[in-house]
Amino acid sequence: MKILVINAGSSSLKYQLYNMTDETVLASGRVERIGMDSSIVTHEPADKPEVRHVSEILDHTTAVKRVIDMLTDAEHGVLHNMNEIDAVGHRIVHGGETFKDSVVVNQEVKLEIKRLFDLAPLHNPAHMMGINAVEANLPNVPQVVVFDTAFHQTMPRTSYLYPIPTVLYNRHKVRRYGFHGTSHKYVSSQASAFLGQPLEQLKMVSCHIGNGASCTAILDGKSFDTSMGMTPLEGLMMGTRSGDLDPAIVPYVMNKEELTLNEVNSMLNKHSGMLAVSGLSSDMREVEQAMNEGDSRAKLAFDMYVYRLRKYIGAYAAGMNGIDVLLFTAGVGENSSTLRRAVCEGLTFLGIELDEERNSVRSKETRYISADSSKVKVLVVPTNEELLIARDTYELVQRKQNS
Ligand SMILES: Nc1ncnc2c1ncn2[C@@H]1O[C@H](COP(=O)(O)OP(=O)(O)O)[C@@H](O)[C@H]1O
Ligand SMILES: CC(=O)OP(=O)(O)O
Ligand SMILES: [Mg+2]
Repeated sequence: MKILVINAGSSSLKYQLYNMTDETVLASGRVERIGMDSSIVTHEPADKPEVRHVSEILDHTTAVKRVIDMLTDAEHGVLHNMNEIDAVGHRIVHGGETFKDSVVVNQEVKLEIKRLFDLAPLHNPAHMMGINAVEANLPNVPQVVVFDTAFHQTMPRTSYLYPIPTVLYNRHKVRRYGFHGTSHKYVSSQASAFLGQPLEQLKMVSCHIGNGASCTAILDGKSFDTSMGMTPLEGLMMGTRSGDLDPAIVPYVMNKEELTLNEVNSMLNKHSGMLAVSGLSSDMREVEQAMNEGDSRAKLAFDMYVYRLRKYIGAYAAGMNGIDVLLFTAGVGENSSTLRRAVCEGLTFLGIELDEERNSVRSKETRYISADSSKVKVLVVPTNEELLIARDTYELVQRKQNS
């Protein structure tokens, strides 16, 4: 079975084509700047050179058509024709309280995702465009949706409720949902397999540190608490997002600076975090480089980023009354030994001991970075959200075919 995995954003669409017989990636790529004057298509077949071209792609339907054309292209393609695509799996950021697991797309599922637009205005409308675009291009192919929020649906009320009037939860479903669930689920199960210990017996803190960043406490193999909230803005300091702040700052700044709701939202989501504090970049590589060259704002941004992450790890260790495993994943977590060292240096009170040599290894494999004598096992676990989406899609489509 061949499965196409799609992660549709408002102006981009990323894809990976899997052969599920051996879970190999046949091709991957992305369409960027959809709806803008010059869209960029990058297509990377597994055994052929990368192709990149610029053209005008006005909407997601055209983008999906272009992806299919690339996958079936005589020269750069990996399929003879589009009928070889057996199913499509989508990443959906917000599943609200409705979706506790991945599901096969039908009219009802689409309506529910639409109802959730309000809770994730930046993400869900774009995902819906992706689903509709696939429907238009591959009308008889089953589609499955995999939610970032699903893994966190096990959180207890003490973790997911906010201390505000209950009517806001009852009427508007204002609560913590949490995100990056597909990644936290994948890396925690990889870690348990690596350690040869059942997930249910490990108290874990999983740090997904990419452009968006979140930290999850995993207890009894389930999400117990997580740093992102009703939206992916709460929690850790991120590339361009503020993370936690005093909520009173919002009306105060709106008043002083005469900002609209959209403007303040954009300020906190797109113009804050590492970018704002460093005054330089949201990209950790650039911030680290500037810091090493003596830039004091970059150093402050890095130190704040580390401090805020360390506080969450400590809070979750307290929340679970212990921690057995600390793991790092995603762009920064997998690649920045400097960040990992800085975080762990302040956590020796928990029994965390880093092994400097192990920490400096660069690899795509799950690995220890703690010393053998460390009470807490510290791991780097490369994430693979797309693979988990492909697996869920495969399983649900097979189940449907057999029923
Ligand atoms: N070698 C590296 N050292 C430090 N940071 C890195 C390195 N490689 C990638 N990153 C950082 O990873 C982040 C992107 O992570 P990623 O998980 O790809 O993000 P997202 O999926 O949220 O866009 C960027 O801040 C980038 O600078
Ligand atoms: C939910 C979220 O923050 O996703 P990303 O890290 O892809 O921005
Ligand atoms: Mg990501």
